[in-house]
Amino acid sequence: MPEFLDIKHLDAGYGRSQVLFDVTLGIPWRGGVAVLGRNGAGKTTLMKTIVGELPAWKGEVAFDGRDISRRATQERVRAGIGYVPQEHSVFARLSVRDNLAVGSLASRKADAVDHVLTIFPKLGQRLDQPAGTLSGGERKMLAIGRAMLGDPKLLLLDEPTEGVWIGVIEEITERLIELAKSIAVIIVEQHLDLALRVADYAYVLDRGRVALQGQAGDVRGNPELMRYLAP
Ligand SMILES: Nc1ncnc2c1ncn2[C@@H]1O[C@H](COP(=O)(O)OP(=O)(O)OP(=O)(O)O)[C@@H](O)[C@H]1O
Repeated sequence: MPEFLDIKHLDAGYGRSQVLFDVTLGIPWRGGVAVLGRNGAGKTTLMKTIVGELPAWKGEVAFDGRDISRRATQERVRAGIGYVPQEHSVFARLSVRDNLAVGSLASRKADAVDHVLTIFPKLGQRLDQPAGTLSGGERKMLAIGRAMLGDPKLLLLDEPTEGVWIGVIEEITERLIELAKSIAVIIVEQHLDLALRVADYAYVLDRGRVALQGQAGDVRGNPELMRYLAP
């Protein structure tokens, strides 16, 4: 049976510099999948290629049974792909309320903002605060919340706990575990334990190729893993 997101033999990169080589991976319609690898392995490049910010040079990206490799980012988002990039994912000068209001324009559900505030109640206490003055953790919550407003069926998270105080990391992790029970979540994350708690399955990239993959528990215990994560 085809996967919900089915990537086959994908090559991609920037200008003439190839970053992804023959990447094949499948994501089920529900549950968490981790993409691991050392700095520069190609994790962000893979996320950008899935959402269409970068073109696929070769290969196929199929989502929900359709080839989306040549579709514009907006169309992919409309089809149900939500993306939380590593940086710049909130409007710093706008209040939390207005950030959510802008995001909800694309929403199909009238109660989408309320739903986000249920997931992240902390945001409800900060509605009038400019997003640029939020803590790192609150900003990530807002960025994830904004992506959730589009009611995604697949959520791509690029380092959702980067720059987040350790006390808040647990809170975000628990929400992601919860989200992955109802939608598909791809998580790129430096915190290995966290990533493998959210994910049921993991892919490890090494210099743009899938070097290792398997059930989260098996990957965690694989002696090869540290070789691919070491700087
Ligand atoms: N805009 C760009 N132009 C040219 N090369 C780029 C660009 N962005 C990234 N690269 C290069 O592509 C390679 C993969 O980068 P990518 O950001 O995908 O890695 P990553 O696994 O997400 O790393 P990190 O964990 O540091 O975020 C790196 O060698 C990087 O220098």
